[in-house]
Amino acid sequence: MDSSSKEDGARAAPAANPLPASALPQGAAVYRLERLAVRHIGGTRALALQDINLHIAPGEQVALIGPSGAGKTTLLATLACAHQPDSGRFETFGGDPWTLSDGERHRLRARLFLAPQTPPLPPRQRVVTAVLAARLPHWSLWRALLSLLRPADPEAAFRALSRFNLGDKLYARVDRLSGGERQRCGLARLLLSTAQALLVDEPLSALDPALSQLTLNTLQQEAAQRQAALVCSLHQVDLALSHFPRIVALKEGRIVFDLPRAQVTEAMIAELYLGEQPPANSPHPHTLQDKLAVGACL
Ligand SMILES: Nc1ncnc2c1ncn2[C@@H]1O[C@H](COP(=O)(O)OP(=O)(O)OP(=O)(O)O)[C@@H](O)[C@H]1O
Repeated sequence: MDSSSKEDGARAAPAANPLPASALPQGAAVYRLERLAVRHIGGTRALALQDINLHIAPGEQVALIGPSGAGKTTLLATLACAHQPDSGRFETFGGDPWTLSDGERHRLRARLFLAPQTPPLPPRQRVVTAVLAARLPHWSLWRALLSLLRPADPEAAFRALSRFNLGDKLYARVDRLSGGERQRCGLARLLLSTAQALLVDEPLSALDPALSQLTLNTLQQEAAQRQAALVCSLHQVDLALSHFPRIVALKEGRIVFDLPRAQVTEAMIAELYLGEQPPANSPHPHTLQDKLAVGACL
């Protein structure tokens, strides 16, 4: 089942330009994807995603799960307007970003934060400068250049890093960070953005269990505080089920289910990963129903 089937009533015609979140009509979606197809760029231009129906409201928190190669990263890149869809309907904040001029789309992207699995941080930069780069879309060229020499707001960078237990790395060089520290440094950038759609690709791949919990909690608190939509791809199915109220499962470029977590069964997870290596930290079959029961009460 996809989320579009949960909607009722006539759908509004797409607006030409994306609206600010504050101007979104009651119940409007941050994302509205209907029968969307996306092709890979270059090469054979094979279909990467097909028949994608997905509506995401402000403040919704969604976990994307599915086996390796299912299309999770491609979907996040599409939501970030980094990948132009091939066909179907794609709207964000009430408008189609691909009808905008390049400049308008660039401004729109400031409202969509994509945190890739491996953040592209300049290796020789100090962490403070790399984190403050999240504010570049809001700065003049002059202010941006000055900040390279003397960080404009190190306190803000410190506060963001501290929320990921990384405050002591404020003045470290990026290339001296471990993989997990780089990952959290990329996420600290997200906290300094003003984005209303937070798109996070496998944020836990280099983190231990305690840091994984901290990281998910921080991302979810931040999204809730700013009423942003949070879409997070995860290989840790148990954490997806225990943290996220809505689970979207992808396989071979299609959504195979889109459900409240309480409706996700052991059989659905087994089917999703059929023929794959078991996902990291997948719950023991006997504990899944317990987790779902607990999750349903949260
Ligand atoms: N530019 C490209 N051209 C052709 N195929 C590609 C391209 N980029 C990705 N793919 C393929 O598209 C499929 C989906 O990739 P994607 O990275 O979106 O999956 P994923 O679910 O995020 O996987 P993982 O969990 O391993 O990160 C994979 O089979 C991948 O090999």
